Amino acid sequence: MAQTPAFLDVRRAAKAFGGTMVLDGVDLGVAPGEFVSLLGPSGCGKTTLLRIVAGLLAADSGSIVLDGEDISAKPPHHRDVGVVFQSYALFPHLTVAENVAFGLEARGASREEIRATVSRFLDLIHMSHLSDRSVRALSGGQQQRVAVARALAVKPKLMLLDEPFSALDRKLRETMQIELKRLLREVGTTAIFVTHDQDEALMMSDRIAVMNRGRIEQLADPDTIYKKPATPFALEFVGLSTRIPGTVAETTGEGEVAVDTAAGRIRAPGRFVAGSPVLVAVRPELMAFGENAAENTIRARLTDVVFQGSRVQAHFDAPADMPIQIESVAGLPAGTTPGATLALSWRVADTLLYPMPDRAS
Ligand SMILES: Nc1ncnc2c1ncn2[C@@H]1O[C@H](COP(=O)(O)OP(=O)(O)OP(=O)(O)O)[C@@H](O)[C@H]1O
Repeated sequence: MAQTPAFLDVRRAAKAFGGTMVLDGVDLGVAPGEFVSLLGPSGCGKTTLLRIVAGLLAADSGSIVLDGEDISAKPPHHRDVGVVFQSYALFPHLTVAENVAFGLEARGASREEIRATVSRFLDLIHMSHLSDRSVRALSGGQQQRVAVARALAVKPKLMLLDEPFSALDRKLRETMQIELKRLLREVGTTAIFVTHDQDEALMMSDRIAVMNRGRIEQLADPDTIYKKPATPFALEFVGLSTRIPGTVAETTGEGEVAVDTAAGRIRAPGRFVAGSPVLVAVRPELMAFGENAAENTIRARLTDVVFQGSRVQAHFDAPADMPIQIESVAGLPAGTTPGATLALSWRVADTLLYPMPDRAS
């Protein structure tokens, strides 16, 4: 199958620290102008991969090609890559404008070019009125805006951002996420963004690489990551789900099997031989109250209805220790109180099915 060559092409990147494998031969292709997030739990190797691409860490093996050029052996300052970390790392003795101008001056840009570029970027980050202020006198959000502008001002081919907003409070963080996305689009920069926050990854990314133990388990657009997680790990790490262990009983149709579980028989799309241990899963918002004989129905005991502002969750206790959380209680029969046993149904087509993972998930 013919494939467009990637703008950034990481091939078989591997790294071990003291004999412990941290990156296990990772492949990652990023298209020009694309925003790709590396999403995964602490210690899965996100920062290590980013540092290898930046040239701040040498891989044990593998190669990195950027815009057709193998940069694997180049030092960081010759890679044409901008980096923004969680800690702002601005020059504290310089003003906002001087910080943004720094990289341009180091590259010997003309005075006019520096003036025009700094002015454009301060405008883009809505900080023109603060250009002469010392960066020490800025808030955390403002400092991070300056850090992003400083990195972008030299027009890097690639921007690498490592949890740039994790020190900011939730509201500011959300504003910054939207601003960064807009800024990168306006400048047309390709970016890799490290986060352990699934919401951040879902809202910002063109594609998300879900990482686990030094590997990319799934690389796909946010919709696919959420609706069709490729592995039980990706399922569990992104979004809520009810997961029910079972054993395949029989094939019930073309590409469909019936699974025996502690909650009864559940049908799911998939191809498994009878007797296979599997994990059945469903997203909470795809479940509805009431029976549906043509689809999947289970019964569970309502334990709690939890108000969460914009949404309400219904919690269930089901057989065999299967916590069920339903995002919306629309359709909950009036007067239902915790303790009641209710029928819950969802479409066979919405059922996710995986081979039972080795480790209990
Ligand atoms: N210089 C180092 N020496 C030894 N071990 C290291 C070094 N750098 C990272 N590690 C280990 O490698 C593993 C992966 O680290 P890495 O920073 O890439 O994870 P991460 O996914 O970015 O996690 P976090 O979200 O916590 O930053 C961790 O177990 C970490 O302790």
